[in-house]
Amino acid sequence: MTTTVEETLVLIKPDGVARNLTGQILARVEAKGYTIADLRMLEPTREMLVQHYAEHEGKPFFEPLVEFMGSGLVVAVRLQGNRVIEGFRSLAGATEPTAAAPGTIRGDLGRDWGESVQKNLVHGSDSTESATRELGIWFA
Ligand SMILES: Nc1ncnc2c1ncn2[C@@H]1O[C@H](COP(=O)(O)OP(=O)(O)OP(=O)(O)O)[C@@H](O)[C@H]1O
Repeated sequence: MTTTVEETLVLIKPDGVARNLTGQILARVEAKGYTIADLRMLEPTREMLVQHYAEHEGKPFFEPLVEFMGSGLVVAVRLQGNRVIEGFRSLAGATEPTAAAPGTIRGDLGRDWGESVQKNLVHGSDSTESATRELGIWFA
């Protein structure tokens, strides 16, 4: 199998940072063998979040999602590795923490809070195009 070194954007969302899970999440990513090429902690602006979630604009969960993501600190990571885009999404698990398999970040550490699936700890880009676009927003 050929090696395909890629970059992806990983976000530790405000619920992950607030619950002091940053270290645990980064440890899982590093243990898998991926490289943290860059990392920053910030409170994203609304403008950044609207760009980041542009594909969801108009959906009922868009405004609450932007509000939640702007409600606290986020850790943004430029992650590198062989097939890291697919690999990180596999480590993260399904969007809904209850449905996410045990062994995944969301499955082991995520909770359902009754309100929505916004608080699912992490984000990972879903394609090379998304990764390039999203890294441009968070590491401008
Ligand atoms: N029905 C929903 N209600 C509330 N929030 C939602 C809903 N669907 C998605 N979201 C939120 O929007 C984010 C982006 O949705 P998407 O469908 O792209 O999920 P994902 O690909 O699993 O997650 P991500 O893109 O964050 O890695 C989800 O991670 C979640 O926080």
